[in-house]
Amino acid sequence: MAGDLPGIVVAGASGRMGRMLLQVLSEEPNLRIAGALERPGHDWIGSDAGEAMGGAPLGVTVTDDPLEAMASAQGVIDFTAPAATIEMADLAAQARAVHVIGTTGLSAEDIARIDAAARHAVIVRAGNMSLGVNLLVQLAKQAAASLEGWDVEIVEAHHHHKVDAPSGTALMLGEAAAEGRGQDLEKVYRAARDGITGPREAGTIGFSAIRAGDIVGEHDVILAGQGERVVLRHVATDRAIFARGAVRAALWGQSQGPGHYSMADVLGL
Ligand SMILES: NC(=O)C1=CN([C@@H]2O[C@H](COP(=O)(O)OP(=O)(O)OC[C@H]3O[C@@H](n4cnc5c(N)ncnc54)[C@H](O)[C@@H]3O)[C@@H](O)[C@H]2O)C=CC1
Ligand SMILES: O=C(O)C1=N[C@H](C(=O)O)C[C@H](O)C1
Repeated sequence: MAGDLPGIVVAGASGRMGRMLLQVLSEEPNLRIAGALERPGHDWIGSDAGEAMGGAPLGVTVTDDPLEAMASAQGVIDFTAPAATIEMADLAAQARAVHVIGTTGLSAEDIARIDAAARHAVIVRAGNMSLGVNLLVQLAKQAAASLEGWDVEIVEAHHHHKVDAPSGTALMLGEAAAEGRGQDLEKVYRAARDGITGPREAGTIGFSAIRAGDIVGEHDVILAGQGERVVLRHVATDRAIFARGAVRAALWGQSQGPGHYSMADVLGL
């Protein structure tokens, strides 16, 4: 019976990812949509989430009250904004709901707050929920470790609505490359260059971001040596890949103990 299935709240329901999640969840046989959350003042509040999207009713009324949305929920999938995600981490922990966090642009302080909530709740967080990117992260770590002394540059491209840079995925890739070399990304991180920068500093990891049109998400890890280079690339053409990963994480989280998990944990990579 649908009522016995774990119920999931979609936070940021009207967003690019929120709409995709409502669609993917409505076709998911092992979970049900238990709530839809939007920011106060949003014009979807009070409407059926399916109808607000221009489709068939889903039987879920969009609310701006997280506690109301989580009342009968076992999970929250959250692709919103850092301030909303931090607030949700505490509320989801109180409600004993698995919190799947796709939001990017989180600061070190935000992550410390999430770590604190994860002491008594299941939290799965990843800057990219797709299978392909999570595999690429492993490959980037291995390549950076093997290609000692080669320069590492990460180039990412996204749609013109994206508000944070570098992308969460670029940071995951950079962290993996740094880890492969036994480095701390904070120390070797270099942002996009401009002006008279001087020659490239050996051992650093460079980040460049393109924002244009409707690009869903593209990431290159360039490893450049003398006379040759390796380029590891992921191209996302459909946001459904992120939504499917998040739904998988929400299901996986139902049988875990408290902790701050990654998609690599979910996927067993
Ligand atoms: N980890 C991953 O695989 C992916 C992560 N993202 C990240 O997810 C986030 C959202 O991306 P998009 O859907 O493209 O953005 P968007 O701007 O289309 O959607 C965000 C939604 O969150 C809502 N929101 C803001 N504050 C809220 C609050 N307090 N309570 C409830 N809802 C609130 C907004 O009104 C908006 O509808 C970004 O940080 C993005 O980088 C996006 C795609 C994949
Ligand atoms: O904002 C987006 O759209 C995306 N954000 C994530 C990121 O910051 O890496 C994941 C994906 O690339 C799409």
